[in-house]
Amino acid sequence: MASATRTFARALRTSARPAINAAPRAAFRQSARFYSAKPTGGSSSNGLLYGLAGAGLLGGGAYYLYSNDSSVAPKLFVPKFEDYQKVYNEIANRLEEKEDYDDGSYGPVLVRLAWHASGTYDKETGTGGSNGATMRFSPESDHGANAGLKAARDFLEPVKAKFPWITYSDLWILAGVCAIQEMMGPTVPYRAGRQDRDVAACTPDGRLPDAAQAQDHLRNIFYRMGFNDQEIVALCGAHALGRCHSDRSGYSGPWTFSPTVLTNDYYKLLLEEKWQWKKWNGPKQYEDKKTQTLMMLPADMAIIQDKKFKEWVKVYAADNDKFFQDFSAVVKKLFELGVPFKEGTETWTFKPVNA
Ligand code: HEM
Repeated sequence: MASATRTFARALRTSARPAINAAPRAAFRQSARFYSAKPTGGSSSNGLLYGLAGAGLLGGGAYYLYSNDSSVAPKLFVPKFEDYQKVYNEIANRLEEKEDYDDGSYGPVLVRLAWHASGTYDKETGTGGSNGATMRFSPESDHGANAGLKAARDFLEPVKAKFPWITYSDLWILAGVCAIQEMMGPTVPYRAGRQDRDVAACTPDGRLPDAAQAQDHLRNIFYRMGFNDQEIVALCGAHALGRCHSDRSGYSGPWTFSPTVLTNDYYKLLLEEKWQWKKWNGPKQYEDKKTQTLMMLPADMAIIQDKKFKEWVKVYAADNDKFFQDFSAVVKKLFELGVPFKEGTETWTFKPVNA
């Protein structure tokens, strides 16, 4: 989109932000390395094809590789940390290449895809969540809340084609992790092992939050997933990224001035700016009084209208490191909702590529 915005975002990515964030980020990475599994062994395809038929039967991320030569017996391929890092690198490089989109990055829409894949979880019934990638199918792909996410799914198709052994559900979440890290966000630990499910596992419409509603609704929706008030506010900080599109949600505009760099600006702006109703023909949303270029949804405004939520907004507005630590933890929890990981599944942290 606007090249000036892109240049500004890139300048932020490459100069000002690293200067501000470098030390805490490095320290955070250092401590996060505690979780990191050492890459073990190598995997080579040796001209073998990935046999996806085996994936479901074997479960837990093991795959048969079939040769073009029928006299060669199928080989068992168990992807390791370094194989997932290769997928991460591919996504990161595509993010850098495909900058002619929105504010200069597919990053925000990848985060939204991973969140909408996960946020369907219902802790009572154990249904929904990031295990399944059922948004590939109608009716879930057609749910109003998912409008526009085809852009993110299509962005990832060439990655899936290059690494066919990865499930869509692991890929979408890995892309969310990658996008957060590559947009200067914190390290987000990751576990692999999600299995794709078929259309029968699609969740009913209405499980994701409605932007027109306020705190009671937010609590209903996020408590259903198993989150508390602090976690709800930490998750909302993702709205530092990206924008609303009138042809998707009906709302319009970005929340912050740097929508491709993760910061705690969302909280600062909520507290420091004066917000007024935007006068337009679209759905009710707020605009900042000063520049009238930023927006807040009624659901965003609810987190400063509610006393308990507001306490956490203040904490995160005052301390970017605290926000990054809590955001990393709560996003990991979100991205793992409903996933029956095998016992002993390793937690990995990926090395950023361009951040
Ligand atoms: C609190 C309840 C939430 C509501 C009501 C809400 C609503 C929305 C709406 C209406 C949009 C605009 C979609 C468009 O027009 O393209 C949006 C975008 C976005 N949301 Fe949320 N959201 C919520 C929570 C979250 C959470 C928990 C995350 C991630 C952890 C998240 C991440 C994003 C991102 C990154 C975008 C920008 C997408 C883009 O630029 O294409 N949101 N959200």
